Amino acid sequence: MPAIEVRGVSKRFRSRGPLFRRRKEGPRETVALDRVDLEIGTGEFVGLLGQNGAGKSTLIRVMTGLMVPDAGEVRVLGLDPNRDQVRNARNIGVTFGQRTQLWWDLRARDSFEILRDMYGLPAATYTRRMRELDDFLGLSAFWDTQARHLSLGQRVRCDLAAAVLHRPVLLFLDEPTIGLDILVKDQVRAMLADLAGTGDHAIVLTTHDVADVEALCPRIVLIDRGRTLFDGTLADLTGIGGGRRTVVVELAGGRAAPEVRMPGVRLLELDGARATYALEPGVSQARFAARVLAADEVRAIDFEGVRLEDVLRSIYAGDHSALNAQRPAASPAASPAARPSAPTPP
Ligand SMILES: Nc1ncnc2c1ncn2[C@@H]1O[C@H](COP(=O)(O)OP(=O)(O)OP(=O)(O)O)[C@@H](O)[C@H]1O
Repeated sequence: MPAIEVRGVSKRFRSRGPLFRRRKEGPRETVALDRVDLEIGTGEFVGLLGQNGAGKSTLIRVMTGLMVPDAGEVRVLGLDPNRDQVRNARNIGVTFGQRTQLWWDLRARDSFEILRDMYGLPAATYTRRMRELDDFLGLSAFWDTQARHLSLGQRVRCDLAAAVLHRPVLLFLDEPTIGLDILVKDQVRAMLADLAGTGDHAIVLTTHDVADVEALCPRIVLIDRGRTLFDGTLADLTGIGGGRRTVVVELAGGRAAPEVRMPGVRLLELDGARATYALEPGVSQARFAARVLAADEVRAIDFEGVRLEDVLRSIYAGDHSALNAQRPAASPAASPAARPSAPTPP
């Protein structure tokens, strides 16, 4: 039995809109999810990606039982997550990056103890798990602080610990690293990789941070306007770049990077003295380098492989051509074997 089964799930929102529009246009309808199918097995670590407003959080809400779909069916370890909320709560752990499940006026430690009692954890198990979580997330430095006084990074770490304390089979993480500094992100990723390494959990991660996905998620589900645009391996998705490489050029003296007019070369990003170009397959790196070196004094030229960020950028910009060409091989619905089963820690 898959850990999560989503069959033909749709969800629409009706909003009344501003008064001056309401009279003219009537209520507006947004299709947040449109006949979504998804199956996730225990041991999988899935990155749920998509542009702002694509429907990711709605899908997470439906899968966690916080929201009832208009059509379709959801089963989480065989349970209807909305009808069976109490039993379902024992199986799942959830974090929402912007919100907390800690009791605002209590110390973080008190929230953990309440959760310990709610889940009926034996004292020894609780102590061992808190020690393990403390090793990864450095919680003891601030777990005597009232939740309302925790910094964002401290609060997110406590929320993550609270979500996994009862060792749920399923973990839904909505933007768990949003607003975190590099070191705290590393701590969170290390903890998640360790959890994934056990193979005992199904983890769904929603994030706009591609580095999280590259580090943690062997499988990607890409949502676009409420529909599944891609479901396959991270390697399949980056392969969609078709061998397109990325080059970062940095000029000496902080001068703006040059515009390189060459067939198959496109400027992707300009950030002061650093410019990132995309090189289509077949473009000679040596010719590109010669052009750049002739244009100005260069501090560094860094040729990189295909970046997930670039692939997503072109898909989000509406270029689905490579995706459509890839779809039959990449879709686990067509070929379940294409899906990776074991997560690989970074
Ligand atoms: N409660 C609601 N009422 C009305 N519309 C809603 C509601 N919740 C979500 N929507 C709409 O449904 C669509 C999907 O929203 P959702 O929050 O699932 O997107 P998302 O992919 O999580 O986006 P983001 O990356 O910005 O968090 C959006 O157009 C959003 O405006």
